[in-house]
Amino acid sequence: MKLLEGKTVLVTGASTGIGRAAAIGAAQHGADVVINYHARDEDAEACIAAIEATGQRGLAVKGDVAEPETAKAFVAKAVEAFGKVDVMVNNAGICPFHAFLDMPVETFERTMRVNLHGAYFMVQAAANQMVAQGHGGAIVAVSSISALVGGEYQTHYTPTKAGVHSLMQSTAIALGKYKIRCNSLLPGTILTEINKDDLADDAKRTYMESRVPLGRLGAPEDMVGPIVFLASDMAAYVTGAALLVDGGMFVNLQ
Ligand SMILES: NC(=O)C1=CN([C@@H]2O[C@H](COP(=O)(O)OP(=O)(O)OC[C@H]3O[C@@H](n4cnc5c(N)ncnc54)[C@H](OP(=O)(O)O)[C@@H]3O)[C@@H](O)[C@H]2O)C=CC1
Ligand SMILES: C[C@H](O)[C@@H]1OC(=O)[C@H](O)[C@@H]1O
Repeated sequence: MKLLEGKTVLVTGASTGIGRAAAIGAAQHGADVVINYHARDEDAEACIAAIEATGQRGLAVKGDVAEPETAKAFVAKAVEAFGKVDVMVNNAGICPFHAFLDMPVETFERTMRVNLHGAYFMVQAAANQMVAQGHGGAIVAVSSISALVGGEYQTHYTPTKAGVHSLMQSTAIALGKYKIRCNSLLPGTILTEINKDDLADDAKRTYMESRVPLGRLGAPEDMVGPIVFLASDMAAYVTGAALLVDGGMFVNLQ
């Protein structure tokens, strides 16, 4: 069953990782897909090729989500190409692991701007377009298990993920009157570029795997079903919710 037939889905940070999987998964579910990315031109092109291989239309728009203008341009180009915006998956993010006591100001500020400010501007731009269209919509923000728990080398990052989760709660209220649903996805540890270096340490990777009751770290494809569900009409009465998709890691105290 195709859950996103006839919809236009926008995904930020989709040149690789979770965003790429979500974009291709949305196309497999019948959506035309517009992706944002910042640096990886070839990977973005490959993502569009994979979208088009499903028979759907795809478009890549390059831009830094930390800049407010990027969000407006992204939505405008999506409307120009495919006529409307039905779903925004806010996914772009960075996590440059670093200790707390000597955190460089630039690393802190850049992480805030990309992950939290970027989400705010993207959600706002998509919501304005959806309100103008007048037939509602769905926003899925990729937050994290890190919205709920801490990380020694993630003191700049975990507040952004809590912020994204909180943004979905407040926008669910602000946008409910327009039939726009806002939910967050809270992935556990998913094997992508963002943690490639961190998990290159065998001891750390083995420890992280041991924390997961389902016995393995996640793959980007594990996020597709939950994202597509939240974006689809199957979730018509779901808003302001957070869906933890972590193989059971969060509940594994001992
Ligand atoms: N992997 C994990 O374990 C978890 C990840 N998450 C969240 O999932 C999201 C995706 O992460 P993941 O797939 O793992 O990471 P990846 O590093 O694999 O992908 C990140 C994506 O974001 C894009 N991106 C980064 N900075 C910018 C920017 N300034 N403007 C536009 N796009 C940007 C990258 O594009 P490009 O490279 O082209 O710049 C890339 O497409 C993030 O928000 C992350 O916090 C949440 C929980 C766990
Ligand atoms: C980058 C981390 O490995 C990843 O990101 C998160 O949000 C979780 O904390 C994961 O561990």
